[in-house]
Amino acid sequence: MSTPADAAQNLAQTKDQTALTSVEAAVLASNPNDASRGQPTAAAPSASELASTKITLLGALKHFPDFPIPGVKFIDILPLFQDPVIHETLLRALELQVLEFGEQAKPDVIVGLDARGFLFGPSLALRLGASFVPVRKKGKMPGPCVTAAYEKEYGTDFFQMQEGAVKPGQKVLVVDDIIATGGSAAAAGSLVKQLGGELIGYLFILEIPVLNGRSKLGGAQTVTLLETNE
Ligand SMILES: O=P(O)(O)OC[C@H]1O[C@H](OP(=O)(O)OP(=O)(O)O)[C@H](O)[C@@H]1O
Ligand SMILES: Nc1ncnc2[nH]cnc12
Repeated sequence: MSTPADAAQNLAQTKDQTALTSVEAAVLASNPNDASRGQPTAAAPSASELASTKITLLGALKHFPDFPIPGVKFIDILPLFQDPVIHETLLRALELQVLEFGEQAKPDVIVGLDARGFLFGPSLALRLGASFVPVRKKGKMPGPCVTAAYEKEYGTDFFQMQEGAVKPGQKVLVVDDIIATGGSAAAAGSLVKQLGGELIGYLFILEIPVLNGRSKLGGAQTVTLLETNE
């Protein structure tokens, strides 16, 4: 089976590198095999490559009006994972965002939100040499849990984390696919704090700025790769 690393190697071997697209260049600038903790794995793509990469990622998103309820403009991020080159590019871009936080804010733990935060949280944690810990919807995990109620763009729910999953004083970065109204992320942040974790911030693939979700995050460092109000 062909892996993203194979895809990058094949590109390097078969293409004249001056003719690479920006997405391909971003993939070649990454080194999927190097999971050494916090070390930039290769030269970062230039600002213009990153801008072009973001346009590519935005272009892969799909839009569904009135899903799951009337009035919601649903943005589907799943296509980002269908193409291994785009998937690799996404992970590298997220990794670079975290490395930009600097040494003092290097996360010990990546906390990913049920369910779409599970699509990339573990891969990102592995690249950063960090643990991965899930926040799950209520009733899914065994043993003692801490619980927080929250409201999101299209409903209300309860999130849980297992006691002891984050150790007191560990630096925690909360990651998810989308910040809309910010209710889900804020609840996850409150659970991290209940467990004694040091919340260093939030990282999202996509922000919907018109819904002003950041206002619920108490001024914590919040980084989003892409944004759209469409
Ligand atoms: O900023 P908010 O308004 O809180 O909305 C954002 C949340 O909504 C979506 O999850 P959803 O609860 O639909 O669950 P899923 O990942 O299981 O589809 C999305 O993946 C975020 O977690
Ligand atoms: N508009 C939206 N599209 C996709 N996921 C979401 N989660 C909350 N709001 C969303």
